[in-house]
Amino acid sequence: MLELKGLVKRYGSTPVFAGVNLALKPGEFVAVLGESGVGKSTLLNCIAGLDTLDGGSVHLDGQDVTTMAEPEQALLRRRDLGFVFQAFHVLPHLTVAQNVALPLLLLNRADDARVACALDEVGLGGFGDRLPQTLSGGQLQRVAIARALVHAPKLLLADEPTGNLDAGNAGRVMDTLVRQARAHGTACLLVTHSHAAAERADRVMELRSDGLYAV
Ligand SMILES: Nc1ncnc2c1ncn2[C@@H]1O[C@H](COP(=O)(O)OP(=O)(O)OP(=O)(O)O)[C@@H](O)[C@H]1O
Repeated sequence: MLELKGLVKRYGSTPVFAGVNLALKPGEFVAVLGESGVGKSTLLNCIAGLDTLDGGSVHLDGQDVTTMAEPEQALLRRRDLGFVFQAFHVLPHLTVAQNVALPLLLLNRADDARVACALDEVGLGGFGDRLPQTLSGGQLQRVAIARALVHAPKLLLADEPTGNLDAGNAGRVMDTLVRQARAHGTACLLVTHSHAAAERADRVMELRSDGLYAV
């Protein structure tokens, strides 16, 4: 469902990576490890179309995202992708439920019952009316997971989702992520420094400047 072929990325004349190939099946969970600065976050951003590539192609469900016009790319991002970041990016002035509802609103598919269900699924039933500032880091990341999956995307891109959490919360967040991705049949590409988190994946890859390698 996701196919990366010969991806190349440079910033100006500085090469980041080249020769990145990967095929991800529906529902498959792949972890990407790699040294700091090798381009893991850049790779996720390029797959999402949030950053530009200097070569290669990204196919999502057979469609070439790299040659798509920006409006179609934006629609595909809203409909088929979910994101979880290290820094949560939960909007502080919205309630927990309003945060989780955002992807559905952007697709004109508002559904309060679905939002309540998504919060139940990540163990935050009853937290919908709370403001983010009243939640712990682990709870905020579970809000971000509910928001990333509420619209049942085909692909979840997770960038260091446990990077700001202690070991206990990191374990709980990974449990939630793996369980929810599996329940929704969502493929997941997880960038992490944590070997404990990577062990939860079906496959572990290492990003190097000349490609992605099985670990
Ligand atoms: N907008 C930018 N302009 C120029 N260089 C950039 C830009 N964004 C990232 N870089 C550089 O590209 C390289 C890859 O950065 P990236 O953040 O993707 O690495 P990473 O593997 O995710 O690192 P970390 O594990 O430390 O988060 C780094 O050398 C970084 O300095």
